[in-house]
Amino acid sequence: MESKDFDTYSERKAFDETKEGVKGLVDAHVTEIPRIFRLPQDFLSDKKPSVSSSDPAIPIIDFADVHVSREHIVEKIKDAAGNWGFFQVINHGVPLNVLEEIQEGVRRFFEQDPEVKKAYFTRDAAKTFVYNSNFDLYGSSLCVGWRDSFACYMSPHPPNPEELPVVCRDAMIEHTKHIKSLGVLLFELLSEALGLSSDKLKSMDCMKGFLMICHYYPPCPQPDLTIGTNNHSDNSFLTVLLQDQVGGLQIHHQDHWVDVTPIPGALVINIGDFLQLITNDKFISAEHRVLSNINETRISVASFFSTSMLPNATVYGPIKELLSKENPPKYREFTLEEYTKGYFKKGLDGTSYLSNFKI
Ligand SMILES: O=C(O)CCC(=O)C(=O)O
Ligand SMILES: [Fe+2]
Repeated sequence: MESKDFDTYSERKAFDETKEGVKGLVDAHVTEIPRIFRLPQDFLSDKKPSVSSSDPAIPIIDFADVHVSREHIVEKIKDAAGNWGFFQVINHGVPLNVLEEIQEGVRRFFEQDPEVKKAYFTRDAAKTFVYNSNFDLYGSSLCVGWRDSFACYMSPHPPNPEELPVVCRDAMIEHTKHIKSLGVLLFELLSEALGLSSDKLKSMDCMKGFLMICHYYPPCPQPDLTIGTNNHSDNSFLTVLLQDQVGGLQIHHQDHWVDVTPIPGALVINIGDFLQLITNDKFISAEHRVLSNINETRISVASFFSTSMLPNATVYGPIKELLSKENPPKYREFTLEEYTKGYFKKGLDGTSYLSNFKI
């Protein structure tokens, strides 16, 4: 091991062992970020979106009339999932107070007494409730992200409520209930957008796993030198993301970084790697990242439809009905577990893990 690598490792380990995450550094009033958080020089030279205001923005789809003009909405979803991999939904039916309550619950968790919070700190992914900073801290990411997170599988085996911190317990359970029912509608519309029967994706168990990851991005004294979340695409079929009004999420679209501008009450939906793979690239899993900022704490709640690391023997591959002589399979078969193990080992290093499954 080179001495540079060794330094990096021991600095990451020392940070990990504080169990206080990035929030701990901010509470200690650091004015310079530790070097493990530093991106290679000039990495963020493209930080500001290079699209002008007249360029198309990420599609916004209104679900208010989904029961009367379904075909119209299916068309919009088809365009968004195929060309962007991202869209925002308004009038989605999840009550505003449910969205506010989970954001407050996440804030309460991260801003509570550090000694109480530390009891939940773990690197053992088998634990029900996992709080730490950067799941890929020891992976090959370009730098450690300026954020803390907690994660919990809410399906297929819902946690015993007592295992969830009391400050966010009810909010997590309520949020899951509503996002799962929105998920049913989304998977139906996505199936229809593929020209398949409404229940196709659901019948393939795309909704079996539900992994909730809540992120806390404290303000950063040197936001131009680091990043909140490194470039990546998601290890899921579909992700439903609730972001607050701070901003910082960007997607890579046609060689540009485009802001996912916060809209009050909206949910951000993105296609994950598994859906790109089983649709044989009809839908795309877009690369995205989160920038840091100097002034404000940012909170987001990502709900991944995926069993991720959980044992799951189901074999997936491109959906047969979508294939033809002209459109042969582009990917080999895989299990979600196999995919996730490799994805986690690689970490968020800005490369796509999908290419490993190309035929
Ligand atoms: O915090 C965000 O807005 C995005 C987080 C994200 O991309 C993820 O958890 O996969
Ligand atoms: Fe993501």
